[in-house]
Amino acid sequence: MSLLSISDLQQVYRSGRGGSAREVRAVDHVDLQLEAGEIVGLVGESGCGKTTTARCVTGLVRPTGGSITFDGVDVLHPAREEKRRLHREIKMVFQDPFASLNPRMTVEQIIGEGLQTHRPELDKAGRRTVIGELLEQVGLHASAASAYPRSFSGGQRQRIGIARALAVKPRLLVCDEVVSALDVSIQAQICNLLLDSRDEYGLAMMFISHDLAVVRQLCDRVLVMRAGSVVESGTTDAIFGDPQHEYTRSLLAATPVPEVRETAAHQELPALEKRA
Ligand SMILES: Nc1ncnc2c1ncn2[C@@H]1O[C@H](COP(=O)(O)OP(=O)(O)OP(=O)(O)O)[C@@H](O)[C@H]1O
Repeated sequence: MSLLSISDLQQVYRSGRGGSAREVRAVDHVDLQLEAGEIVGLVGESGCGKTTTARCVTGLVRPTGGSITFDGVDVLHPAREEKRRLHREIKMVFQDPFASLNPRMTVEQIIGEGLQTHRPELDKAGRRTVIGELLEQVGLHASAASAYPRSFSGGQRQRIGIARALAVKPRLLVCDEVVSALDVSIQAQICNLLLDSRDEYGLAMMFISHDLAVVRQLCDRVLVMRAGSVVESGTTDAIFGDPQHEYTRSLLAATPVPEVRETAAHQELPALEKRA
């Protein structure tokens, strides 16, 4: 049994009424299986349905059709006791770091909230230690814990969001454009952190990105989406090395991707100046 199984997923958005009613078929019969420890990339031009697919998996959008199971649990109709487990085990890092952090909470409160609920074995000092370590791992200083989101740049908020998601050691992380806005050294550090989490506790990932170089570096498999449908899927090497669909070829041609597949885990990271 796969960790995540998406079958015949459909999402139609309807807006307006009467003669002006409009339908957008955002996700059109999408299938995806994801194993523990596997990283799958979702690529395709803006508006092809990547975010909607991700939001269906995390329960933020109720799809109009299809099914999603996670570790055997029906994600769309979970029993009450399963909701809590899904909430801990599936985490999403959002595209827009400004909207996803509560401006009235300190970073410690933001990251600590999930820890308190889902890792009750930690006391306050234990939570502080975990939060400090996570902040360092995403390239921020541990002292960032006492500051509010407004003190940080967009990229730094993005990293706080990643620290918050990883704090509870989820089994599935859904990343929506999480590294595209970061500068290259921080990007490498975040990729390494994600790969370390995969190696350490089998974290699986759905990785949405326009940055095909990062997708090539990080993902085991890739799904190419167009107008709500998956037009091609395969191993990362097959998609980048021998694309079969014309659309995949045009996507790759529009964004040349370095051929060398340098594993981020083995990349030498430049010395980082931590910023709080
Ligand atoms: N809440 C909504 N109501 C109506 N239409 C929506 C809604 N959310 C998304 N859409 C439409 O659904 C389609 C798919 O959007 P989605 O955000 O899933 O694509 P995407 O591939 O993630 O795009 P991007 O890369 O720009 O984030 C688009 O046509 C979008 O305009």
